[in-house]
Amino acid sequence: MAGELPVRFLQTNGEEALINWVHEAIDEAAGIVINPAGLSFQAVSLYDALKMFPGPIFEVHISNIHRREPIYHHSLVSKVATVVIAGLGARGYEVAVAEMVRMLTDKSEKTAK
Ligand SMILES: O=C1C[C@@](O)(C(=O)O)C[C@@H](O)[C@@H]1O
Repeated sequence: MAGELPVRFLQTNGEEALINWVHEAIDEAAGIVINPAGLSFQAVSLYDALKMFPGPIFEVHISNIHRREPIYHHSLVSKVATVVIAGLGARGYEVAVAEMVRMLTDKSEKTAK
């Protein structure tokens, strides 16, 4: 639980499993917090699945991907993400979940999405 909101968690290295999870989220979830790791940069199928999600998407990277080699600079997921957090270490997940709860429960909040 995050405050009053239930949280579902998935750790997978599989693109297919991740895409199925996003499709489930389209029907069942209000928001997505995702670290797409290496799939950020080349997985068009993940990008397409996330595009269909109507709620806020928070993309989290433990490292600051923009300080790394150029192949890590262009995340497809960032093009559909509402919020991008990079370089906060594991604390990025805490910040993302707390802010997602605030965004979903604050009635006056208007997301950019
Ligand atoms: O697997 C990962 C981890 C990562 O998403 C991060 O959390 O910093 C950054 C990606 O570039 C990399 O492929």
